[in-house]
Amino acid sequence: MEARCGPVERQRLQRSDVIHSYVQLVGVLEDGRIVCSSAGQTPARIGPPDLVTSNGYDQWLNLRLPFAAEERFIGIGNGKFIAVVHKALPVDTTIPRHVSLAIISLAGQRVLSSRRHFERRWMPRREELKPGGHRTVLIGDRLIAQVRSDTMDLAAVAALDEADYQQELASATWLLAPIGMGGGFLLAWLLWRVAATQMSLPAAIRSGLRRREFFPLFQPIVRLADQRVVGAEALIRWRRSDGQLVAPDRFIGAAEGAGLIGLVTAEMFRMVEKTLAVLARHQDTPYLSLNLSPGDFHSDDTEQRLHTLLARSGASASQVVLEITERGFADIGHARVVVNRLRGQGFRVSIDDFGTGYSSLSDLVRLDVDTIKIDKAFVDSIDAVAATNHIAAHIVEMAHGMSLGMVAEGIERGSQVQVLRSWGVEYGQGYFFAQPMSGDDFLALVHAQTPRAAACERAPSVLGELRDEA
Ligand SMILES: Nc1nc2c(ncn2[C@@H]2O[C@H](COP(=O)(O)O[C@H]3[C@@H](O)[C@H](n4cnc5c(=O)[nH]c(N)nc54)O[C@@H]3COP(=O)(O)O)[C@@H](O)[C@H]2O)c(=O)[nH]1
Repeated sequence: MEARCGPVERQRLQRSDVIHSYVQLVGVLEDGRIVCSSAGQTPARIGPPDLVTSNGYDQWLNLRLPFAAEERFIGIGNGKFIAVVHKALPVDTTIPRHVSLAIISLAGQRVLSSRRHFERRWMPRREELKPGGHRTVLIGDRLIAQVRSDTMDLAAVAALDEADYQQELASATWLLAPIGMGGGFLLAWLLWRVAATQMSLPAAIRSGLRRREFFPLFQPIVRLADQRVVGAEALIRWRRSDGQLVAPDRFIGAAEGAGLIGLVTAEMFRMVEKTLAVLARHQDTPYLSLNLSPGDFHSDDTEQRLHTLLARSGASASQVVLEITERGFADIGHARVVVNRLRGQGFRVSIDDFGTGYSSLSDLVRLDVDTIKIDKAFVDSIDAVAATNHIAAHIVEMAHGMSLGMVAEGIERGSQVQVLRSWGVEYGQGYFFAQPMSGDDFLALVHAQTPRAAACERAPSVLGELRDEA
């Protein structure tokens, strides 16, 4: 098991996880257990599969993982490895209100994932569709589109309420009449489109970008000594047209995998412009931290986009901190060139989630960055007796030795603030101080702490009330 879960193998698992946009986790299987995974050494007993497909893959239809116990997952394994997908992901898309969707395992005639009311009789049997084939059938009052995968033993099914469809058809008659098409064609096209797009999170991201469904929140970063706000991390959010809020953990990986991250980052830069413009005129010149994915970090477009952001907001480069995770520094030699170029233009560079990847810490600190962000995993442990406590202390010591600035993230308790301050960590971020908030709320917070404003207003309670606890 050591060889299969050693650092090299784990790096391979992480790579598989990162490059496959739908996969939440890739793990090593042994005796009905995931012994290690792209999420780390987190063993999980999963028991025997629910079914085995005709081409020999094991499928678990309702997996629970100990570190996300409230969620359900689908697992697909080949005896040695397992790929885990969130149960809601295959049907996580915007659909008209009268359409139901499901992904079916043809092997066991089982529903893997569904949205809205779904009936077993709407499922195709394997012999009814050839691989890659599709058909539209009428079952009761529903029009059913069925599409079979050409590689996997899976089918996607979309069911449309015919009465609703007739209404849509009536309103579309003027469109159909001139081109002499039958209603069946429109219906087949409608259902085909639903069945095809529901498979694709990248397609939903593209559509979300077009419809401006993304928005930024800002989480204050404070100086630990006096809890003054010195800046904020901009965090992207996605509210889909059906009102569902999708967390970045769910879509940033998919955007990276589908080559869309540049568009997402460009949209984020556009959205933070107004807030940065106000910060640029503020006497304390607070900064904004912007997240860059590895793809952004290595793309020439990013610099151009950053300069556009500065030009439009009137901010100086020193008011922008670029947060890059360790994954972006996989090629340390190239990373050094990019970091130096960005810093040469006045931007500040920070290593995000420091210490959580597989890069050597000493390699990372030798990159000429301005700050490191101490990951929440380490901050969680510093006021407890835990093995990672020593790692946190070691990271801080190393950063001091290299004269690097430090921001501790994920601070949730006053006791953590005390330890961090005693270690000489200057800045922090976390729910203890403030949750991510709208641009207007963040600007109000910054405004309220300037001496002139503070004289006539009380500082907002979000920080003020908590100050005494630390
Ligand atoms: N490439 C881009 N990545 C982005 C962008 N916006 C966000 N992200 C990355 O997504 C990951 C998840 O982010 P989010 O859900 O926004 O979570 C952030 C904070 O809300 C959360 N946080 C902060 N304080 C606390 C706390 O006290 N407790 C707690 N449980 N969670 C807390 O941590 C996330 C910030 O993490 P980090 O970036 O590592 O500082 C995350 O990896 C984002 O980076 C984007 O525009 N582009």
